[in-house]
Amino acid sequence: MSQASNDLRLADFQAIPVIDIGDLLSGDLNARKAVAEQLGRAAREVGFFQMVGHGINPSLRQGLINQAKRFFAQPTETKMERYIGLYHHHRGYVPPGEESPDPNNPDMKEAFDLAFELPSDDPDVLAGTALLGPNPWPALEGFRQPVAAYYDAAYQVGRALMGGFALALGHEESHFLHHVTKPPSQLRLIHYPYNPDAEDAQGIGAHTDYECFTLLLPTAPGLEVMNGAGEWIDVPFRDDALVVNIGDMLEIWSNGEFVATSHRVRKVKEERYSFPLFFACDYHTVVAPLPELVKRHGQAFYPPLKAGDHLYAQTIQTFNYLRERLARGEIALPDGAREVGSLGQHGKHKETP
Ligand SMILES: O=C(O)CCC(=O)C(=O)O
Ligand SMILES: [Fe+2]
Repeated sequence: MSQASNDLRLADFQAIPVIDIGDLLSGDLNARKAVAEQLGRAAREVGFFQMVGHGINPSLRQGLINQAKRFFAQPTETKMERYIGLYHHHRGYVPPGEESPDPNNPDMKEAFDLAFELPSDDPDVLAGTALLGPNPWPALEGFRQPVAAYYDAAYQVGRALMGGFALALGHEESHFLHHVTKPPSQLRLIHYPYNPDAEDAQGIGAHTDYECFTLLLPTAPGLEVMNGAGEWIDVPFRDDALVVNIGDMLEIWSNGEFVATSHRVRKVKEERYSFPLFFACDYHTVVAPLPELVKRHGQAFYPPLKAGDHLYAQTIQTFNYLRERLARGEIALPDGAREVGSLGQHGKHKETP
């Protein structure tokens, strides 16, 4: 297999498959394997799918959306009380313009970032491991419970998917889950404001996600994904589905069989919220192509990478407050950090000018 054949395989997808994962959550092993086969096909041929039958109660979805609306409706000074630049483990409020894969083209969105809750006396937190720690919950009565409840429900579906992806790669369901005990899995509450100039505006720039995979809850259309021919394909909005896409870590583990598909948000003509949960493995996990796939493909297409370092390195390169800390010498890029956008079709198209 080569990068070129990879592109050809993805070239003709024009739509995003829909997969009912109900049997993965409650079926017997054969039923789970049947879902896993569909997951594997989508991961190899598209890198994206719409997941239905996930069992997340619509009231949890609505609770999350309601709390996000309340949070973002607050005055800027109140939101800035939880400014992400006040913390050392990358949590909190991200104002418009703070984040962008391309520093000359900032995203027009705001966000509130939280992640897997770890107490401040956890050994990895005490050791100062980047990205780990407690969440700086806003002082907004009634916010925490519904947001945390959504996190927990989506995280459990993520664990089932992780098992399904392992099956799809010929392993036991527990294979990758051994590496998921206190992952830096982030839930972002994102607000794309109404923008009358939407045709030309960028909601969020083209990128791949840095973790294993992402479960995304959007409230409106706007998400586009890049096929192997470099065309942007719309992800239709469905309020019963979560959008799932492969991230960098599963691309590496699968030696490129699964593709971290580039995506972006455009055409934000209406106010839009979205809630990605980036399903990660533990910070210290060294992710390398599975040996049997290296053998089958004749070579490893990726060097090994420490999962948390990759996530932290990409984050440093895309947030202003971290770029500034880097420039002041307060933090350093982890060893072997990859350039932003070096994986997925976006990376491949970059390689061929
Ligand atoms: O808002 C969306 O639909 C996608 C957001 C996204 O791709 C991301 O935050 O990585
Ligand atoms: Fe993304």
